[in-house]
Amino acid sequence: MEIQNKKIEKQEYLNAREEILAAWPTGQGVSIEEGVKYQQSLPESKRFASVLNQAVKEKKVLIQPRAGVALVDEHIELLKFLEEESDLLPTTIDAYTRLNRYDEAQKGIDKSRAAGHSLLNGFPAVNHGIESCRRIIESISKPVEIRHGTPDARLLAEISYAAGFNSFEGGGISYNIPYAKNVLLEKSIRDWQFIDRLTGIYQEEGITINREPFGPLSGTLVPPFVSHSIAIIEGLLALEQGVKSITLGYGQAGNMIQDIAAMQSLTELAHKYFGEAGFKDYELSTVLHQWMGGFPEDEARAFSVIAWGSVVANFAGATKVIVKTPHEASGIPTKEANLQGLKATRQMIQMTHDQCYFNIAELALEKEMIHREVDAIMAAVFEAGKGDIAVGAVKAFEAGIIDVPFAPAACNYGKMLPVRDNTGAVRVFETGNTPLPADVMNYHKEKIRERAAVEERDPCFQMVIDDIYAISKGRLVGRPR
Ligand SMILES: CC[C@H]1O[C@@H](n2cnc3c(N)ncnc32)[C@H](O)[C@@H]1O
Repeated sequence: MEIQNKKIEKQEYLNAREEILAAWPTGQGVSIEEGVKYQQSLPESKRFASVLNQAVKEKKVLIQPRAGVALVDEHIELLKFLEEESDLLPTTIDAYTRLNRYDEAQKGIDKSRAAGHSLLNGFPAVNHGIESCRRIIESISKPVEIRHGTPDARLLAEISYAAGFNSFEGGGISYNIPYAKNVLLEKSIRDWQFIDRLTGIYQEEGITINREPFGPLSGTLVPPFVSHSIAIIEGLLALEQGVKSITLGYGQAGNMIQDIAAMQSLTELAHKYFGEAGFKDYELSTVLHQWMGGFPEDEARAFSVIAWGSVVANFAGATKVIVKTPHEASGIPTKEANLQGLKATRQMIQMTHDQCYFNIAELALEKEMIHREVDAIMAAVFEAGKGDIAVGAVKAFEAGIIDVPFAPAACNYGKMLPVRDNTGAVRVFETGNTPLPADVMNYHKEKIRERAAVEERDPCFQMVIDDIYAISKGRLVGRPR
């Protein structure tokens, strides 16, 4: 499949959408014009991009949960229960819908109705269709985002946009590599170019729909340069298709200086690469995902992890933070647990928001390293694609130039190995084929050697294993004893 980073002609999109809409009966008759009209009818207070822009201006940190259950009335009840404590709301989509298995999603709906409670791990928006989804938008006073993990979300986007959701998470790389096993990168990038083109069509009608590439990826020891490179590539692909409102994300890794450096450099690097590509008229915001790794079972310990992620989001100056719950280790949270996570986050942000952001030499050095790493990756990606970022992305994964640690996708190279240093910052233990400059690689090695000396062991793979289990054992760095 030939792909290229070129704006899809509107007519080409319109010709292709009939097949997209035919994938499930609720797609029949979905009209962009009618969807635009409905979006136009919404008040500013229900426009995701407007709320984000206001927060960027006021340097506020917005808080947003994840939430989704099988049936419409229960989902509305859940969001109403959470909306007072949230600045922005989600609709987390179920796993069957993410795999385009709408027949299974339908069975889940039927069984949930019979059981009287949700038997799906999210909201099956495609099966419910536009009218039912609009009941959510009508019932909730704040903007609502579709959060999911769908390599092919073209039908989900058509229905969600027409139903009044005006923020949509995901991307052709970030919803493939961590979420799929055998989906061709060319296909998922192409499918998401169509989603971004639909977003661009709504934009041409004056409806801004926010797009949020999925920052955390595998959520396991992902070095900032890896997630930033993918975030920037997906941002560039979206801008090319006419997207205007972009939120780039990053998953908290645990060392505060590194996480703050990551968030600040993400904004700097996005402006750099978007500007170099000739884009000026875009709205950029950032999102920090609270700790995406293994959570402690104990709810009191879980609240510490949630609070930690709140402080970091605040000091990093993130536009929004995605909130975890004390049920993270056990599964889908109750609405009460979800609300508790929001309250703990709100309290911590309010307690620390007026304090200055860090601005120390260590932070400057960490940011410089991330800039150098991302520049090295992006240069290699542009070279691999002979200037085309879409082609370059595919070739970069084939060559291991971009390599996401612990990702399931077959198209991921899987040779780069991260490990924490003595302060818990994520460093590169094995470069694989990532083209990091030698002096930057030496910086990583030196930082790892510091930890090895403290732990009286050589740098070793066991450190990586220890780090993966550390937080669920109440630590950040996986110490040997
Ligand atoms: C990206 C993975 C994250 O999404 C969370 N998640 C997935 N489905 C739901 C759900 N239905 N309600 C609340 N949180 C959810 C999960 O707990 C994990 O923190």
